[in-house]
Amino acid sequence: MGCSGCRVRFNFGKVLSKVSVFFTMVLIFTYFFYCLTGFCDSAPRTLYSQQALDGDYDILDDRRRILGDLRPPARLLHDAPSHRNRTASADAEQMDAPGQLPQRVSDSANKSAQSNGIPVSNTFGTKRFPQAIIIGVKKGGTRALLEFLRIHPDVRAVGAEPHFFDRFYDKGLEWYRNLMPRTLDGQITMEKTPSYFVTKEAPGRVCTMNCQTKLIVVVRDPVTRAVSDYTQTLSKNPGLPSFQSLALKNSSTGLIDTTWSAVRIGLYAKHLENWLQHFPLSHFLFVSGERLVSDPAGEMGRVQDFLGLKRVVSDKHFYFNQTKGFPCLKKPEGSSRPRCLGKSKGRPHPQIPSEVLQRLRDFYRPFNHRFYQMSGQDFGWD
Ligand SMILES: Nc1ncnc2c1ncn2[C@@H]1O[C@H](COP(=O)(O)OS(=O)(=O)O)[C@@H](OP(=O)(O)O)[C@H]1O
Repeated sequence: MGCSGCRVRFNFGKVLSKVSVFFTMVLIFTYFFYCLTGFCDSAPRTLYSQQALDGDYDILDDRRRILGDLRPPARLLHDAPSHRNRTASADAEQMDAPGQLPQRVSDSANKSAQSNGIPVSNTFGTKRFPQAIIIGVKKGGTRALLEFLRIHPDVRAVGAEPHFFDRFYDKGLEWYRNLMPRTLDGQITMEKTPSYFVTKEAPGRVCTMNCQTKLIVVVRDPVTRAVSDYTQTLSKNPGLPSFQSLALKNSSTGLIDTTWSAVRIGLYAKHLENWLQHFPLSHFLFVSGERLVSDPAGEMGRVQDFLGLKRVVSDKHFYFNQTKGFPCLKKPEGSSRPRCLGKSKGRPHPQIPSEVLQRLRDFYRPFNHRFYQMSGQDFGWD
């Protein structure tokens, strides 16, 4: 009796140790499974620099970037049209419904990351240097262009402006490459930082990275661009002096103050000259900021051709939103509402005296004509 009790206790001890070994194995296996599917490194990383992410993005930018990384490479999702997934997530990250606050990005990004029930990781693909960069111009329509391009399944882009070739060059190329989303073979990595176009050192630096980089410049009538630029500064600093007092050196002579950045940025010919020291004209595509508004699909056709992409983004993706006064993205499948750019894009401009605008128009005319000659395109601003 006593002996059989010993045996039972002994057997119980053996079973117990087997069970604990089994559970330990299950735990180890689960851990490795999670790591293999990428969850181990999908936890939010330390912000590399909040400063790096300014421009037309707010503090959510870095989260957007991280969540952007969580997006599945389009081709890995089974035969559902890949652009559908991308549209939904890109919209959710970048665009606001008209008149509404930016929507919470995390929900939609998570939703997109789990689309089709496939656990999605950020470990697919490779972080590559961008093969194409939207280098300018500030207030030209660069955000709209990037967001329209992100619908394309073969384009992956950093949401925020990295400002690597102007402000953060000393962080090194590896730092820059690390900001990029992962891409699969055949996908294009892109970024946009409009200040590159007017940065003296930027062309040489981009060429050091890769002299084959394709360069996209969204240009807009420099007079309207200057007013748009001023409107942005005014929105942040309501005490700003009037447009005319900044644009004119002296109101009686009507001389234009070219030291004011809102004026200087519009000297496209001058900035392009600097870029042409390092890149041939064939590496550039000049997108009309005006046509991007009046005919977004047409302009997107040119952009996709230039990038060697299939023409996926077409007129079926756009509708004109009367309230916003701009083209917006149609309701993507799987999403409940259409998307327009946020409130800081397409805002009303203050009234500027017509003689000041005329003075600026006269000032820009020769520079515009020179730019038309250099680019081989007449943008019709005069
Ligand atoms: N679809 C659509 N929706 C809203 N806004 C649009 C669109 N397409 C072009 N634009 C024009 O883009 C202007 C802002 O340009 P950027 O995005 O280059 O500005 S920034 O340099 O990144 O701050 C912005 O300038 P403002 O009108 O002065 O706000 C718009 O005119």
